[in-house]
Amino acid sequence: MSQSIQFSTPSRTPHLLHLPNSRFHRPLTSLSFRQFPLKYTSIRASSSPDLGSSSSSQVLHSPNGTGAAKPEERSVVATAVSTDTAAIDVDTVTEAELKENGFRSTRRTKLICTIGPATCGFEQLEALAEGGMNVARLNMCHGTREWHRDVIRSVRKLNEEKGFAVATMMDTEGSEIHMGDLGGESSAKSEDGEVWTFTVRAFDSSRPARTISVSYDGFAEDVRVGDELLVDGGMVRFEVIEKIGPDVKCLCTDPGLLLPRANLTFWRDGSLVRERNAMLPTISSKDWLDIDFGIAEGVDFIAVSFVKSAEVINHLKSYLAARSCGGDIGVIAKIESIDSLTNLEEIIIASDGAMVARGDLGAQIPLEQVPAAQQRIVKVCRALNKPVIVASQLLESMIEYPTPTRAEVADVSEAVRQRSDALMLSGESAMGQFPDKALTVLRSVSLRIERWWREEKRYESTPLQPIGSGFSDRISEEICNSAAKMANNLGVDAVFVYTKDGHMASLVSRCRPDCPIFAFTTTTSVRRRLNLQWGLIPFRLSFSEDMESNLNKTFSLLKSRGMIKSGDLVIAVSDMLQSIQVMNVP
Ligand SMILES: Nc1ncnc2c1ncn2[C@@H]1O[C@H](COP(=O)(O)OP(=O)(O)OP(=O)(O)O)[C@@H](O)[C@H]1O
Ligand SMILES: CC(=O)C(=O)O
Ligand SMILES: [K+]
Ligand SMILES: [Mg+2]
Repeated sequence: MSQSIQFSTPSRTPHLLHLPNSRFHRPLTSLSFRQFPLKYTSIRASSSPDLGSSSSSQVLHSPNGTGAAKPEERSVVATAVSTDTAAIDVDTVTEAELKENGFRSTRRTKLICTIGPATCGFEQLEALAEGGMNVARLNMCHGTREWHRDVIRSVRKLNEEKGFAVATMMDTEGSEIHMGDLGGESSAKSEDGEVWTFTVRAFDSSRPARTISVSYDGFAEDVRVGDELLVDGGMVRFEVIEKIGPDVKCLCTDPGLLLPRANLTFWRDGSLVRERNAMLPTISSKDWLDIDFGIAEGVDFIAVSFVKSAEVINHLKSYLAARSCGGDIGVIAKIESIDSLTNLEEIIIASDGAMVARGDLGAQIPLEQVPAAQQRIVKVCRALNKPVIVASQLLESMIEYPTPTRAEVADVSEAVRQRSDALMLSGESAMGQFPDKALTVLRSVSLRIERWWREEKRYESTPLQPIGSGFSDRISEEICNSAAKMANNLGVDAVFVYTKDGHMASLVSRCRPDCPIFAFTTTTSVRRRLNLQWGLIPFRLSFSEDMESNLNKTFSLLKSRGMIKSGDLVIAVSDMLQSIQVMNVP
């Protein structure tokens, strides 16, 4: 049995909804709202033979990034295309989770791991993918382009060979002031009362004792005796006691671990000194070269550090569009400066998503203001339908210890409770001793809090504001809002969204329904990008404009893989045909 609601506007190409009742076999040419009567009964599962075993092993790839397929790869692609109708791609981890836990218990919060020396090997990356990593982040502050290239290629190989859909995110260095790389050491300990030299001099060979190089030439001129110098937003603190030419002598007042290329800020009379930072470009010339590298290697997202206004985001988006990767690479604005908080709405409107980069943010605003800023950023992103990532120090103690602190678990829980789209590991996965355990903690805490939400039936009380500008966009929004509401009220097992560019899937995700959202899309790149958004289980599937045949095909493919069963209740929406259908899987 299926019931459907369909919308059609004159501006859209009229579509036929193929219904058994011939009454409806005609295009709708005016705005109409119809509830199809119960007559629209069975959607027959098409008897596509042999979809089971062949489809589960078959993965179709669109080459992502540069270069044509090698001759031996070409034949594989050709075979895949010819049997394309039988193929559906879904992440192997998600497939296992669905089978094990059932629909309701799949994880909705997405997980990002920063890749570093602790996790850059193929097996280490595979372990993270198995552990639920949805996005691999590459911080261009560290490592060479060759190092990052190897990681990106390993992730691609994992996706191709093992059926994962891990997306890659390149995070720019930005031109804020930071320390040098400690001459190869992984860290240096600074003790209370020690005097350290911060200098703009470069070292030829090894780093002199208690000496740190600084990335910014104007450093010695700009600081004053009495200023407070904060490393990594206050993980270590110094007071400037003397200036001698290019060298600045500083007394350690809060001891701690100095990490390579850590961010530096200085404070005077209780305020951040930021005149100089305001003059530094958000995207430096080195960043532009990194961006070119990211385009060539086919990264899925570029996260821009220290965004100050929407202008730089618009600039980068035009740059990407001019290189024909406009829709293929998502631009994420990192909110980690006072300016980015001031211009928050315009920045988020311009971007494809945002990151609450609490590390640097906590160095620019008083720490006690960070939680409220996080809540505000998450809310604004949700209202504007942009995915939001909560990042930094979620499980900081796990860099050294195998279990998190209670406070860290509470912090992760709060980010999940706010229903941010994604949580990000930094040092925990990049250079920590327990990257897999840290990921497991994120995963289990996410699952637990999500379950609590559903059990408590905490439906949203505040309605989501309309965001679309055109009438057709508004209809899509209303369809998705209604589909999500119906899904909750009827207790359906899943919402199915058929979407070419992913927009309709994000609109359903924005409503944070109780059930998982199966997002079917035609390209592997859109599928990977959807991996950043709350509750979306992205599938790659080729589909037509004929919803009945799409549904038949999907039911048949998913049933043969044991991912759904007869009787499951499903709501389907699509961006080709603005409709909502409610049905039991035949
Ligand atoms: N590619 C890498 N190579 C070596 N070390 C890395 C790499 N990526 C991260 N690290 C290490 O992990 C630590 C945490 O990494 P991360 O990239 O998350 O820093 P962050 O301070 O959160 O980011 P940002 O510099 O963008 O503010 C770094 O201080 C560094 O020591
Ligand atoms: C992630 C990052 O850049 C920060 O927290 O500062
Ligand atoms: K960075
Ligand atoms: Mg930062």
